[in-house]
Amino acid sequence: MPCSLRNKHVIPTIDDLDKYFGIKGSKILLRIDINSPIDPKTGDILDDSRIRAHSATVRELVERGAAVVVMSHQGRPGDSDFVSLDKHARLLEKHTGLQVRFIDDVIGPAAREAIKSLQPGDILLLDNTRLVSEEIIEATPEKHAESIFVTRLAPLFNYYVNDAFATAHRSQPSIVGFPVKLPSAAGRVMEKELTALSKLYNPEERPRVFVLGGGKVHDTIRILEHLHNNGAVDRILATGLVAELFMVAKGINIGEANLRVLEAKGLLSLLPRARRLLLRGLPLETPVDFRTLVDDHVEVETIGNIKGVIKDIGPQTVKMYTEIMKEARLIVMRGPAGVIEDPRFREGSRELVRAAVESNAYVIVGGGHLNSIIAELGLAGRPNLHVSTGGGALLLFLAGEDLPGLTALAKSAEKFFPQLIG
Ligand SMILES: Nc1ncnc2c1ncn2[C@@H]1O[C@H](COP(=O)(O)OP(=O)(O)O)[C@@H](O)[C@H]1O
Ligand SMILES: O=C(OP(=O)(O)O)[C@H](O)COP(=O)(O)O
Repeated sequence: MPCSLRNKHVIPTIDDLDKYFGIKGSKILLRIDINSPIDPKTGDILDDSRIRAHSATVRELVERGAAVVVMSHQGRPGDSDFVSLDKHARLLEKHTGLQVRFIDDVIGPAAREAIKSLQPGDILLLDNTRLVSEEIIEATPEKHAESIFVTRLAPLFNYYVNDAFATAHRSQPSIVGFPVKLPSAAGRVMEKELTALSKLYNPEERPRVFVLGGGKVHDTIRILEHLHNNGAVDRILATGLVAELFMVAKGINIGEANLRVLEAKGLLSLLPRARRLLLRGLPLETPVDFRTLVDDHVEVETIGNIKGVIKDIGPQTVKMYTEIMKEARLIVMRGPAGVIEDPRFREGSRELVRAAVESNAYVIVGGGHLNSIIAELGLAGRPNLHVSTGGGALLLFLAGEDLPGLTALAKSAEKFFPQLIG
């Protein structure tokens, strides 16, 4: 059965691809999202839940007789988590239980020769897609279909499968370019996300509380604009760098050191947009206390008197946010409350996740970093919890926005799967 996109569009699944085209003996280009938290000191992968999730799709395609070429991005150029995928390959091997060959190339001659030589049952992982500069450009599917990335790789494949729900909000070549050229389908992770979200997201369930933290503040501001414009949220509990920016927008003194952090990350330029949202009545709460680092000592500091560098929310904030979550019918969480790579600053995120799951609400948790907290607390499988592989993509989907990756698959279906389109 194909998946349905907001009851409007049809997206073929792996079953449809097999039924109408035949997978056995084919060569499939599989886009996954194994962008994972990376330890900035050692370069080690801190959480492999996305790798685990996509392993089932890889294995299934191989079991159906395909040769599978897997691609993913990792981090963004210039950031410490922009690394090669060699360590990911070993974990993909571990979780699929199959041999995975890795090549430190994406579209060059070495990658293309390796792809050409593949036999059914082979798995090849290409290197970080963002090593190709075109991959960080946002453009239309038609434009990306003519990119060097797509024109070099597409002729080597029979089909394209997109399993990267977490990157479906990016209009980048590896996401939207290939469906123009090849019969395309959603992978199992993508299918599961769409099925779960369409079932779970009942527009009547209110109040809806969004707990938003982490470091992707540009994305979060954009998401908040959509959520607010579409009336999709009743209350927002801000944490992480998102909270710091909104505190400045509200005129709260967060201390010199933290202003410098926001400035160094180029986030102060977002202040006008944050202020505009607040003036338009965005129902956003900010923390009242923090765990901070003062001369390498962890302190709990209350607002109005912050001297250290903010690293996590404090206990009073956890209490206040827990009370608000008790009223919610749906809680959506994305982005950690603090610098969780440091074990001293995981407590705020752990407490908030625990409080959400113990409330009466249905809870949707997204984003790589909170996934690691769910795993650590052993909460996966709770009946009131959907753990999404997506962060920004999840929130934009819940805000009612069209995601380019999904639209591209639906459009591709119109072209290549006339049998499925009523
Ligand atoms: N107060 C803070 N100061 C600096 N960085 C923070 C703070 N709170 C959270 N972060 C950082 O945010 C990053 C995760 O954010 P993000 O990528 O948006 O989340 P996700 O991957 O879960 O979607 C982590 O690297 C974490 O260290
Ligand atoms: O981790 C991701 O996004 P998320 O942090 O919003 O979940 C995706 O891999 C997308 O990465 P990007 O935001 O660098 O395009």
